[in-house]
Amino acid sequence: MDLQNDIVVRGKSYEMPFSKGILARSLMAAGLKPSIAYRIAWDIYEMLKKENIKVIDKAELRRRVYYYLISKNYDEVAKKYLLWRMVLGRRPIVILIGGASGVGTSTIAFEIASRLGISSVIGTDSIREVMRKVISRDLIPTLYESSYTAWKVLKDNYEEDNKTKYIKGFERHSEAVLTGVEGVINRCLLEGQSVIIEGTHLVPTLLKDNYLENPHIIFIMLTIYDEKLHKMRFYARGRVSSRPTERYLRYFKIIRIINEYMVETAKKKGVPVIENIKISETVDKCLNIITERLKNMIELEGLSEEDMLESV
Ligand SMILES: Nc1ncnc2c1ncn2[C@@H]1O[C@H](COP(=O)(O)OP(=O)(O)OP(=O)(O)O)[C@@H](O)[C@H]1O
Ligand SMILES: O=C(O)[C@@H](CO)OP(=O)(O)O
Repeated sequence: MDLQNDIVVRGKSYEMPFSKGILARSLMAAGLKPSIAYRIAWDIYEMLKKENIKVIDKAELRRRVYYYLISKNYDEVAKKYLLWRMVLGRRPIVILIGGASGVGTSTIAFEIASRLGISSVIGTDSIREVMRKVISRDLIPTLYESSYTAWKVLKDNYEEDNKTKYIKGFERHSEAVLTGVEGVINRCLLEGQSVIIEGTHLVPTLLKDNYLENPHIIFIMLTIYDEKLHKMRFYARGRVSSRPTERYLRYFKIIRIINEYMVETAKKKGVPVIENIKISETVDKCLNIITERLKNMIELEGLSEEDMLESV
C-alpha cells in the first residue's frame, strides 16, 4: 500500500492508515448492513481525499462519520455509532454468551467480537482446562468430564430420576469452571479490557448476583428449540473440525435436557434468550440487546448525545 499517498488516522498514542474495513465494521456494529457500511466507509474516504486531508484525528473522523450518517437520515445508526465509540475503549464491557453444547456460542461470540472490534474472546472450555490444572480429579471429579457426562461421577446420585442426575452433574461440572470465569471477569474489569466469554458453563443461576447486576456485564443465552436443527449443527461442525460428532450424538438427549435447563435458568434470572437460527439475525439481535444495555449505562451517567459527541 502506498502509505505516503494514503490517509493517516491519528489516535491518542498511535497513527494508522485509514482502513475502510475498520470503519465499515464499526458501522455494522451500529446496525448498518455490510454493503451499506462499506459504501459509507468509501464515501468518507473519498470525502477526505477530495479535501486533500493527509492526517485526521480519530475524534474528528468520528464527528465527520456521525454527521455524515445524520445527513443520510441514518439518525438511529448515528446514535448507536456514537454510543459504541463512547463505550468501547473507555469502559470495559464483558459480554457473556451462554448456551448448551452445539447451539452456536463460539460462532456467535466471534461474529459479535468482529463487529465490535473486541479482540478478546475466551471459551469456557479453555477456562475449564486451566481449572483442571489446578484442581485434582479426586477433589472435583465432575470437572474432568464433559457437561453432559459429569453425572457419571456423582458420588451422591442414588435413587434420583435421570434428568435430576444429569442436571446435578452439569451444575457440579459448571460451578468449578465458573470460579475461573469470575476470575477472568474481575481481571478484565480491573484492567478496563472488554472481553467476550462464551460457552456451556455460563449458568445464570450459578453466577453470583453481583456479576448479573453489574451494568458492564451483559449476559445473553442462546438456544435452539428445534431438536433436528440442533442435531444438524453437530454434523455441520464435524465436517470442519475435529470435534467428534458421534460423541455429541450419543449424548444428544442429555445435551437437549441441559439446553432446556439453560433456558429455564436464564428466564429465572432475567437473562435474554435468543434462538440461534440464522447467524446474521442472531448477531443483530445480540447487538440490539447490548446496545440497549449500554444506552442505559450511559444514561445512568447522565450523559446526553451532545456530551457524547464532545467526548468521543
Ligand atoms: N445460526 C447458525 N446457522 C448455521 N450454522 C450455525 C449457526 N450457528 C452456529 N452454526 C454452526 O453450528 C456448529 C456448532 O456451532 P458452535 O461450534 O459455535 O457451537 P458451540 O455452542 O460453541 O458448541 P460447544 O459449546 O460444543 O463448543 C458450527 O459448525 C457452527 O458453524
Ligand atoms: O463439555 C461440553 O459440553 C463441551 C462444550 O463445552 O465440551 P467437550 O465436549 O469438549 O467436553
